[in-house]
Amino acid sequence: MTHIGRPYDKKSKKITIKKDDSVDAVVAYLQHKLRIRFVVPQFYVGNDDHGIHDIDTSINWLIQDLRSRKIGGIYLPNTRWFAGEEDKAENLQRFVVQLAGLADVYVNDAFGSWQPHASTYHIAKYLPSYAGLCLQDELYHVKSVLQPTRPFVAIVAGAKYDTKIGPLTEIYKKVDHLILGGVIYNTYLCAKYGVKIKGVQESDIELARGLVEQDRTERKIVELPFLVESDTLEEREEGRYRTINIEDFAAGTEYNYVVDIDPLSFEVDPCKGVLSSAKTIFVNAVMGLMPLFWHGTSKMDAVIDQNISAQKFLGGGDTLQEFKSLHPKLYHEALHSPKYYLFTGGGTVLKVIEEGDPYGLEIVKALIENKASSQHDYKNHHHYSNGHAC
Ligand SMILES: Nc1ncnc2c1ncn2[C@@H]1O[C@H](COP(=O)(O)OP(=O)(O)OP(=O)(O)O)[C@@H](O)[C@H]1O
Ligand SMILES: O=C(O)[C@H](O)COP(=O)(O)O
Repeated sequence: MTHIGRPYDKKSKKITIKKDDSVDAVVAYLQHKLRIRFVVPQFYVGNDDHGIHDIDTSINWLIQDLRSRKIGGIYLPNTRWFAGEEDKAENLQRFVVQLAGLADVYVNDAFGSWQPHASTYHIAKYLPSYAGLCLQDELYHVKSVLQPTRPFVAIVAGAKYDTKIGPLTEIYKKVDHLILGGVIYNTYLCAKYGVKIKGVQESDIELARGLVEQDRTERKIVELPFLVESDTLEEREEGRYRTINIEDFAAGTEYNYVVDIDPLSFEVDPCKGVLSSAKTIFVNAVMGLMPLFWHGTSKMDAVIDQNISAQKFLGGGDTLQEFKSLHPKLYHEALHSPKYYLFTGGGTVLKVIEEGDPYGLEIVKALIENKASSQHDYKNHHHYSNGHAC
C-alpha cells in the first residue's frame, strides 16, 4: 500500500479519486521487477466525496487466491482514497482495524510519508511493526544533514507550501543560507515586497510574514533575482511568458503566475557564490511548474554539481524525479557517488531538521514503541487477522 499525490483536500475535507493518483504505475513497476502478479482490489466509492469508506469482505477472496499462490500479492488502492486515512475520529479507527485485519506484520518503508496517518502511524499499534530497509537507510543518512559541515545551504522549493512553511522557520536557524523557489518563494516575495502574484493566497502570505521578519536582521535568505512570469499555467507559449526582476517590485503591483526561476539567477552573485562555497547543500527543490518550466531546476542542479567538494543531499519525490529526467547521467552517477545522497522524501528531511532528531518523527516513534510491546500485541492481534504477511 502507498500514498499517491494529495487526493484529500485539507480545506474542503473532500477526497477526489482520479486515475492519475492510482497505484497502477507502482503495481506495473513491481510486477516487472518482481515477476509476480499483483491484484488491486476494487472497493465501493460513495457519492459523498469521502472516498472509499471500507475495506469490504470481498478482499477475502483475494486473500484466498494469495494463500493458494494463484496471485503473488495484493496492492491496496491509494491509501489517501480511503475516508479513514487522514481522519481523526471514527473513520480513522474503523480503517485502521480493517487494515490491521489484512496482515500479520507491518513494514513501513515510506520515508516520504512522515505525517501520522492511519496507514503510516496508527496501524503500528495493531501489528508487530518494523522499519523497512529503505527507511533504515534514510534515517541513517539524515543524521549527516543534522551535523553539516559549514557553510550549510538549504534550497527549498516546490508546491507543498502548507507543510513546508512550518519547518522552514526552524530550519532557518540551522542553516547558513536559505534559497527558496516555487510556490514557497512566490509567497515569501508577496509577504516581503507587498506585490501580488496570481494564485498566491492571502492566508498563506500571512504565514510567510514570520520568515520575512526572521530574515530582517540575519539576512540568511539568498534571493533569486530573475523570475519567469507566465500568463497561463497550461502552456509555455512564446510571447506569453517573460523574465521579471525583483528589483522592479513595487508594493501593490500585480503579476500573473510566477512559474519558474530564470536560470540566470544561478549564474550571478549572491547565489552563485553561496553555492560554490558551500560545504553541505540540501536540496528539496523543483524550481518551476513541471513539465513546462524546467529550465531553472536544470540550471540549479548543474551549478550545484560544479561544487565538487560539497556534500550534496537531494530529497523529495518530485525533486528526484526531475533530477533523473533533466540529468539522467548525473543522476546515475549520484546514486553511487560519496558526494551525493538521494532521499526519497523532501518534506520528511525538513521535518527531521526541524525536530533535530530522526527518531523524533512520529512514524518512527510508532515503530520503536511498537517494538517494545510487539510480542504482546501480536498475541492480542490474532483475532483481527485473516490475512497474510505484508
Ligand atoms: N512556481 C510554481 N508554481 C506551481 N507549481 C510549482 C512551481 N514550482 C514548482 N512547482 C511544482 O512543485 C512540485 C514539486 O514540489 P513538492 O513540494 O511536491 O516536491 P517533492 O520533491 O515531491 O517533495 P516531497 O518529498 O516533500 O513531497 C512539482 O510538481 C512542480 O510542478
Ligand atoms: O504521501 C505522502 O505522505 C507525501 O509524500 C507527503 O505528504 P504531503 O503530500 O501531505 O506533504
